[in-house]
Amino acid sequence: MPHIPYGARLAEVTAARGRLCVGIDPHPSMLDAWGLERTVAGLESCARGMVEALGATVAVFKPQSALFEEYGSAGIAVLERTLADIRAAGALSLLDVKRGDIGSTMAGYARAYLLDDAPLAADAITLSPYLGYGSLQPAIDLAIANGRGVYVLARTSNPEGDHVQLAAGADGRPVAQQIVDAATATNVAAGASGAGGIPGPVGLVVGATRVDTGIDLDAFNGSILAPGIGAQGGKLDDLPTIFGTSLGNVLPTTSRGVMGQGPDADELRQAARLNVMTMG
Ligand SMILES: O=c1ccn([C@@H]2O[C@H](COP(=O)(O)O)[C@@H](O)[C@H]2O)c(=O)[nH]1
Repeated sequence: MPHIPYGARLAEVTAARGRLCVGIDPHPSMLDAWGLERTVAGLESCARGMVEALGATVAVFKPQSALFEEYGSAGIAVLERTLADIRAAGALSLLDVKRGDIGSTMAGYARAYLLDDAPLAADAITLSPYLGYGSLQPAIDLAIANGRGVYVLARTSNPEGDHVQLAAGADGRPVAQQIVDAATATNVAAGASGAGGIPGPVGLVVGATRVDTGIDLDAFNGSILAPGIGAQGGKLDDLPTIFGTSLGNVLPTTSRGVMGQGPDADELRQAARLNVMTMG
């Protein structure tokens, strides 16, 4: 059976549930706050507790791979179960794993996350273009073939990214703009229509922590993951100023901003609801 493209699946779930991506970042401090031990059992209660509380209402969950990996294979097993829970709840999973390597290795990472029968299969993953946007092609190809998506880091939420992302290339365009333009071209080649249409398979990561991103997203035809809201100081109210005409493509995400209200399920649901409402 042919796969439904990622952009169409994202459009459907966000139309039904609102446009919020809740991060699952089970930091040790978060386990403390939830009254859980800093163990694999604590990790599992926290991560799967998030999906149990919010799985029926939130459109997209973004587990942060690092915070599972730190527990070794047992932590990865919890990540597998969390991804399965997200799938069973009818939400989409966007695994924040920020992979990037030479093409031949990239193909391995792609098989790890973007094949239907991969134990860690996610609906989308984050990618780092530091080895060159073109090196990401194996992941982009597999994502398209399997109705999945990728989000390429363009303008990250942390201040340390500026010196790389705003550096000008030979034609004067900042590196981040080159990533935006390359992703736009990939989406056109994949059949995506213009900026306001169903998003193409290649998304971007653009932090919501600064009002002037220094890049032009007007022609971009994919989903824009906007982290940095809440704990990093970004505000939902600023999204229209930051993203302008691209606002309709923005998938705002917050992790500690929602998780910090746990472990009570009603408080978690209220925090997620408030985030969706503030976005309008
Ligand atoms: O530019 C980026 C890219 C990714 N992230 C990730 O998002 C969450 C943010 O967590 P908060 O608790 O909402 O601050 C985290 O997993 C980061 O690795 C980002 O913040 N900025």
